Amino acid sequence: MIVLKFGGTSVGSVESIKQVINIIEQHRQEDTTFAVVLSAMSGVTNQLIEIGRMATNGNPDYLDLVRRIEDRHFNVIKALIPVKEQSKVVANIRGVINELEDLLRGVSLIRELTPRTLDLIMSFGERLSTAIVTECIKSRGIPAVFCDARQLIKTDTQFGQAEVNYTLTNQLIQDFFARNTSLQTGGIPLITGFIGSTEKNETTTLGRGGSDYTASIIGAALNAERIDIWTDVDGMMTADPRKVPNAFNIPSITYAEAMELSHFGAKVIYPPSLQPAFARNIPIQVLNTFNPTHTGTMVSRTAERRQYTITGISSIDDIALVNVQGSGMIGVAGVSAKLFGVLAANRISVILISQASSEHSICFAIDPRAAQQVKDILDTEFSVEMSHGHIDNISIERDLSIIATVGEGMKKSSGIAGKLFSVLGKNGVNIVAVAQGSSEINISVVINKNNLSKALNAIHNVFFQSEARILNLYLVGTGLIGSTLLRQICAQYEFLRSEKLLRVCLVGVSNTKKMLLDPKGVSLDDWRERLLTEGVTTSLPAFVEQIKYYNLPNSVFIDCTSDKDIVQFYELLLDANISVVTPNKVANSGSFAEYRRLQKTALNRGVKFLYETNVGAGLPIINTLQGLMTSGDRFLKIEAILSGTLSYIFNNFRSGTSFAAIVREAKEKGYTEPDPREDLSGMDVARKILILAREAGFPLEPDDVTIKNLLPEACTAAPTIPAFFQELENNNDYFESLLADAGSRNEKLRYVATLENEKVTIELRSVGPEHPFYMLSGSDNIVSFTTERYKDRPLVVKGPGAGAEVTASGVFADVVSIGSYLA
Ligand SMILES: NC(=O)c1ccc[n+]([C@@H]2O[C@H](COP(=O)([O-])OP(=O)(O)OC[C@H]3O[C@@H](n4cnc5c(N)ncnc54)[C@H](O)[C@@H]3O)[C@@H](O)[C@H]2O)c1
Ligand SMILES: N[C@@H](CCO)C(=O)O
Ligand code: NA
Repeated sequence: MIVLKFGGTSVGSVESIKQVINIIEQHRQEDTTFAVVLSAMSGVTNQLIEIGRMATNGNPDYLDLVRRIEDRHFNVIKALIPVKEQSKVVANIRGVINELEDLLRGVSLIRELTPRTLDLIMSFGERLSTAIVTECIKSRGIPAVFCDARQLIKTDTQFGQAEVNYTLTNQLIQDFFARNTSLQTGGIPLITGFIGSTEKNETTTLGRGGSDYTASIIGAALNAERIDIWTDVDGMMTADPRKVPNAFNIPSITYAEAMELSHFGAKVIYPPSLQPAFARNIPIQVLNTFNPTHTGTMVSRTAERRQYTITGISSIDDIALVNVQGSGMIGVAGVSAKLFGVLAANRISVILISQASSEHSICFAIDPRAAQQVKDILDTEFSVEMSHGHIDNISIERDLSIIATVGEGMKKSSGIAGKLFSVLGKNGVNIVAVAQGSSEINISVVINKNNLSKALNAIHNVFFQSEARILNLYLVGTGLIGSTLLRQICAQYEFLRSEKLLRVCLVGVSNTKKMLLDPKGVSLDDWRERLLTEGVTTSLPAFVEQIKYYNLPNSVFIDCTSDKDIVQFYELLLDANISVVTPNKVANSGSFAEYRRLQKTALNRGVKFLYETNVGAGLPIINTLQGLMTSGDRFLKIEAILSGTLSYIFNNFRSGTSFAAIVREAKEKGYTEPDPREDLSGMDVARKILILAREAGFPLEPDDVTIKNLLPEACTAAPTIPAFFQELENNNDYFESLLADAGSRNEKLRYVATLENEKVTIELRSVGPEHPFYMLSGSDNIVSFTTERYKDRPLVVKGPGAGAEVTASGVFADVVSIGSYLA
């Protein structure tokens, strides 16, 4: 025997009732015996409560609502029962509605709605829906038997939430099923959910989860093989899909897990109402009436082998936390008894409790609507302790949420709390309180409400491993480096997803004219088109505000500009737990205090600030230096060629060619700064050596860097880029003379930056064939680190140090390393 229960949406419309009938017909063909339990049509129970309230207030409009309910039921009859059989059914249903109207007339006269009367009013929902579906089935030639559960389920007189008398109920159900002749001859019982009656035959209702409860009671009494709960979703999911778009179906779950998850709002089923079935070890299959081939979720004593350590995540979105603390609580027995005793006496439900072993404080979570009441009660109850200073003021914190991670797989498995706390930490979600029961199948954390969605998604992402972790990107600057970066990421998208388990999502993109933000992601191959057509006028403050507003997990901000104003936002972003990656050197080459502040902020927030491409583009220079520093090496000297542009120029400038033309070539090849004067003036190199010095532990300021100017005065003074190029042309002889001078000694021109004895110098030198900097080509950079450990022979990094592809790939590597860190 199987019990099938159909919820309100399953019997909510003509179309859905057709589905229900199909499912019932299929079961008939399968030759198993079964009983059916039905809810009221969706929304009807609430309407009946409203009708009751209106009648009590003497509001005659209740009759309109009754008509609406009546019409809805009549429509089903018209649609699903052959015309010649309709009048009999309509008359029958009208009879039931008349009974309801008589009752309501009484209520509106007496102007009083007792819980007992309300239960009777509510019972009409199930009585109507079940009567009609029974008739629909009968009209198809299938024997069906309408069963009013008030004759089967006997309860006490707690109207609204009646307690079942199981001894009596089980007997009645068993007798009914054994003796009813129609059932004996293959009739299908259709039973009203939600309702029962007292020994005096007064109608009662079973409270929350009502029809599930009915199915469970019937199933338990008949020792059913299974109970199928037909609803409107594909079973239980790993999280609420409205909050976590990546949530997916849980194929199998234990009773205990289902209890834990549902307590926290996964409302597909209400497990306490399934207790009678659980007690008899009857499995419960949750299925979707509207997608009947989906296998849904099986709830049973033991779950199948699992792929994941946790089973699901759920939350209570709004709670308040009450904190009771004081020195008078330490080692004093009975404080918590008194505390929770008084809460119980006032019918305050406590959602979560946490007490540290110091016994100095107890905090507990409650419905925020009860917060003020709780404070008043406790202030009164503990007034003596408070006046003696044994207990401090009772404080209430609001706007909090609870997240519960649930799963039998967490039992005796270490590292789960660590993983949970770490992912929250990396995303800047502060944990206000924690609780874990010794059953070890639920770890609950209390967090600020505004972080709820971010936290749920981040936790889901990290625990359901086979799914790629999302990395949310915001890019500012779509020039050479920015656009090359997006092209590279686009080309590697699938690789990142399958091999690195990273799913890159470009959430925001901006150039100087337009910006576009879309939390669903901007496709990496048509961002340019969308930015053009959907973008709004760029405003950096608005862009940053929006990033903070989205509050998405695993977020990275990428600055691919050379803008000076943008860096003021870095601290704000890091502070909001958003990692920053940039090839822009401005932030790290300003004041030392600013440099330190950014490092500290990132450290404190547990996010990353990465800028490998600040020096030598994609060459591993900063990472190498940081590695040496971390392992305790000390820097004695750094000598380097740090300008790809100048390297290219001196590697290609020949006597008789135009110096300006070579500079133009460097610009066209993408080596120069957006403004090439930065390269030629030595400014770009100054920034880089300053950054290296700082990374090597020397707290230098920009003024500490001495640049021996390479350019004639007229070039330096040129007010615009075209004027600058003109001056380069005008001064060609000067550059020729530098070249000739070096050539006369068989040497080459090199623009060398040196850090030694805490001093930085930058100068144009000429070096001979014996010098390690002699053999360079193209845009090569070379950095030579002399340290305590690399003293006799320096550690050298050499290779192309400018250009779109190598720079973008360096930025890309930084972004991916953040992805791996966050994941
Ligand atoms: N080109 C290289 O080889 C190389 C190597 C290492 C580092 N870098 C650094 O990379 C950065 C980008 O260089 P690039 O070669 O791509 O320059 P680029 O001029 O091609 O691109 C920069 C883009 O940023 C935009 N921009 C500037 N301010 C902006 C703002 N406030 N909001 C939005 N967009 C803004 C500009 O309009 C431009 O499109 C620079 O900081 C540069 O120093 C470049
Ligand atoms: N303009 C820079 C790019 C690398 O930072 C150079 O020429 O080295
Ligand atoms: Na680098």
